[in-house]
Amino acid sequence: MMNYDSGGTHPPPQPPPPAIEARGLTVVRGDRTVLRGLDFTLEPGTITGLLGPSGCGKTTLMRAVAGTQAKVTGTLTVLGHPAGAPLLRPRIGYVTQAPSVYTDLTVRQNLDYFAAVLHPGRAHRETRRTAVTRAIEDVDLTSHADAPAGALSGGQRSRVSLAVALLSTPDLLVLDEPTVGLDPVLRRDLWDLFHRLAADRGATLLISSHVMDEAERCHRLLLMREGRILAEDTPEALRTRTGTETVEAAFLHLVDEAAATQGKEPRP
Ligand SMILES: Nc1ncnc2c1ncn2[C@@H]1O[C@H](COP(=O)(O)OP(=O)(O)OP(=O)(O)O)[C@@H](O)[C@H]1O
Repeated sequence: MMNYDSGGTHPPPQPPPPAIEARGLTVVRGDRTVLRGLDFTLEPGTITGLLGPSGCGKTTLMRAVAGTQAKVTGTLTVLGHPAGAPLLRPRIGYVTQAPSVYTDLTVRQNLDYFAAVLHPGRAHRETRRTAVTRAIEDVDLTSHADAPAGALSGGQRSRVSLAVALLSTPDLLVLDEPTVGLDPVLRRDLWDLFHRLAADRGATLLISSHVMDEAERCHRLLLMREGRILAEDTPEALRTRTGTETVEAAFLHLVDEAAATQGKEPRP
């Protein structure tokens, strides 16, 4: 038997397991196969952008990772466990496109409510207070903390949803188009927050977007089309590989290339 302690040596540290690992991931919705045998890996502490045209399957993929999607086949491992495992619930923050907040409660009351679900009991009162204050600060809503959520703009309401997701300090954040409807300053501030969450808290983020210029802010990109992954790489590698200046041009190049491979004519 090998004795790792002899000579004072220790086994080399194991690299952390992937945050998400998908092999042959397939999802059927209604009578359509909307995800078709996806293979990809997300490393912990990274930001991955999920890009592709409307209807290509981004939300379906996020629902599968969050464990809310039926008819998922293949292998999908999230933080070392099968997607949907109950113990993953407090470790994943999933923010859908439709903000889920109580419009008759203030921002702080919304967060107090969700914090009470996460950390119930008088003993956790201080933990709740700290978590709520930090989450409100994270999304830059301190000046609106006592405003009813119903009186906020759409973008502000989505930030309340994001704050709810941050309450449990999740290891994985799955964000479906979090910057829709936000002005450029807020978009920049949110992207700064995403990078702080990855760098300082080691969180892994999977973020969908239609906005190709946001792709440049991601460590890696998953480009999707018609339920398949067209490419998975860093923004820079995608631009270099396709000889293009922007991720948008790289995406269009890859679409044309795929069409040509399938024997279809690329767009003029
Ligand atoms: N409830 C449903 N039943 C059957 N098919 C559905 C259902 N929801 C979505 N689909 C189909 O699944 C496919 C993928 O949808 P999905 O919402 O994942 O796309 P998306 O890339 O997130 O689109 P968008 O960018 O517009 O949000 C679409 O073709 C859609 O028509």
